[in-house]
Amino acid sequence: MGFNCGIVGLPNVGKSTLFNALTQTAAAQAANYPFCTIEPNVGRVAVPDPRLDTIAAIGKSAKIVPTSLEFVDIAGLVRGASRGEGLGNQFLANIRETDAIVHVLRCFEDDDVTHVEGSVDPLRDADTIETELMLADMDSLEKRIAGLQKRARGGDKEAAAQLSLIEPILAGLRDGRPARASIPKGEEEAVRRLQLLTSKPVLYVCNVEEANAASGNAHSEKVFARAAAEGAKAVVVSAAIEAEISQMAAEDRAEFLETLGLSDSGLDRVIAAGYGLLGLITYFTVGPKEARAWTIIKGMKAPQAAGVIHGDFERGFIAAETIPFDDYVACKGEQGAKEAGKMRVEGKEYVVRDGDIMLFRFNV
Ligand SMILES: Nc1ncnc2c1ncn2[C@@H]1O[C@H](COP(=O)(O)OP(=O)(O)OP(=O)(O)O)[C@@H](O)[C@H]1O
Repeated sequence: MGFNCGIVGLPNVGKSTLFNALTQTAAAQAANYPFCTIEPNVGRVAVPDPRLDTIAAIGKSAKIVPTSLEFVDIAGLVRGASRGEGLGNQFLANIRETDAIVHVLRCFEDDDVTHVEGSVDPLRDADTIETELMLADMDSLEKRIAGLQKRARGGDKEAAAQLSLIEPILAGLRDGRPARASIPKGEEEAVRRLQLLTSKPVLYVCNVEEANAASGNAHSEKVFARAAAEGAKAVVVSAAIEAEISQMAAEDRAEFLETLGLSDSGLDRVIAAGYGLLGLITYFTVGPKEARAWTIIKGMKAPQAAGVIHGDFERGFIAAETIPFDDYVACKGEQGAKEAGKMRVEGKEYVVRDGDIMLFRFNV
């Protein structure tokens, strides 16, 4: 399962700096982990998870394999992109292919770095981008609607159902509301298939100057207030510092972060927030060869979760032996958990939980 987050924003706000920091950290870890830049603008990044190290230590695993998330660096969108300005259509097409949007907002003051709109104002910038995305969505829905209306009048039930889904979203867009604000309960999947840009979940990344990397600044506070009002997420990052950190040896990083008053790297927070945004959770497998993290969508049942490892595991699924992370740690591993009665045998209907340690029984 490949999930990706598209990094969008106005030109010159720090998207590439953030992307490079994310992928360089991954490149620095490449000795241990199979992560890399897939294409110049697509990078796969390890999802940091301290639980995995704990499990590997208890299970005496020779190798640690984290799970990963893809980031796509999408070139700067400008005002008028929905009308094709500045290669607009190409950028919009790139965004369409992503599962979630990481929206980078310039919150740093620096007279040496030009701002396309002439001043630092992240809320205005967020509106500029969102407006382009909404215009593109309106355009795509309007193109579909005439054909659907014709089919619906001819008695086509599916077309009628599509229309009743699309019409309120289009009305919302015309009123200035993104599609994600008008998704009816239970219709998430149907809306996702419409591939609308503004139905994708959003993470705002407030790119602040070095001095405010820990606490943020007045600009980032405004973004946080907007995110809270929208039910979106936001994180503070100084992309410039992250780029510096990404060049450092792992041993030096912790010390450097401490001198900046940061408890963790901003990149880790971006990755974790992106993961959460996509509704993803992690389960683990552990053995002497490797301890490994696997990504699934929240709500997946045991056979589907097994299928992430191999199709045969899903097809031939018999049962899953599962131990919650906390019990695994408290009982000092699989044997202890078994003896304490903490290992359960679950069937096809078991909904896998975040942190479960799984062993699948299957037969093909
Ligand atoms: N937090 C920051 N503080 C100060 N300068 C920064 C910060 N983040 C990025 N910059 C600087 O801002 C400039 C623009 O950054 P970058 O090239 O990453 O932008 P971009 O959004 O990718 O632009 P484009 O869309 O045009 O490719 C660079 O000179 C970069 O070093």
